[in-house]
Amino acid sequence: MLYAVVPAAGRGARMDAGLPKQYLQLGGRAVIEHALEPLLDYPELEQLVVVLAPDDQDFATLGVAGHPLLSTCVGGASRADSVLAGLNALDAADVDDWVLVHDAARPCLRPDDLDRLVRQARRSPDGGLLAVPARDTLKQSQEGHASSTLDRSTIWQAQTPQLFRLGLLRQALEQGDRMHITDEASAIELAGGRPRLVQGHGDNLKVTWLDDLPMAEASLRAQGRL
Ligand SMILES: Nc1ccn([C@@H]2O[C@H](COP(=O)(O)OP(=O)(O)OP(=O)(O)O)[C@@H](O)[C@H]2O)c(=O)n1
Ligand SMILES: C[C@](O)(CO)[C@H](O)COP(=O)(O)O
Repeated sequence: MLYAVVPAAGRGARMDAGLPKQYLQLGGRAVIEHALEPLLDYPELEQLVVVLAPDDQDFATLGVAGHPLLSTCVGGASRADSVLAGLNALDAADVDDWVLVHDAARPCLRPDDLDRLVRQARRSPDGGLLAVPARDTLKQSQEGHASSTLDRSTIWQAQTPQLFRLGLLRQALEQGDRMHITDEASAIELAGGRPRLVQGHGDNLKVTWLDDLPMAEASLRAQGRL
């Protein structure tokens, strides 16, 4: 069976927009509503847990909050703490069930990419993640100057969703250094696993800085979602 956890307990410190970036408006709806849409529309999904900050007052005001597949729980100090809290809130799930983890701040996920991830990652024992190969020439920097050019042929940029078996991911997060784990795949890697890289699209961006918002809006328009 297929479940999902959406960590949404971050403060958006880099954006510094006065409210957490997942609640900023994008074409008339909150960023998190766009992020949730393809997951909630995925036919096989059994349950989705949104992980909120302890003082969150915004999520309950959104139209999506009453969706029958959706429940919430309280997150922690790091993204990995929040994801672990979300996994522990999947009440009916079994250790062998699959769990998608998707950032609340990634509003432009394409339904086709989600479907390809689910199909391909479920064929890998260690799950998988959407990612894109490095596009530009990569430089090693030393004190502001380029000291060498790196081999980009083996470099991919990690996105979400990421898909793993519940038991494997929970164990990897419980045993890992959660203050320094930036994505689920790295917890699995540290535990010896090799998650499959499933190629997605570069416009599945994580809203991080203010100028990401117009790019996200353009991507949603191009997809016909606005
Ligand atoms: N303690 C945390 C930190 C982050 N997140 C979530 O993890 C996702 C990706 O994290 P990031 O982009 O780093 O979000 P923020 O922590 O909000 O941003 P910043 O680092 O700029 O403060 C976001 O959906 C964010 O809400 C979370 O659930 N719990
Ligand atoms: C999980 C993630 O979105 C993959 O790119 C990312 O790791 C989130 O945190 P970041 O520290 O902003 O990269």
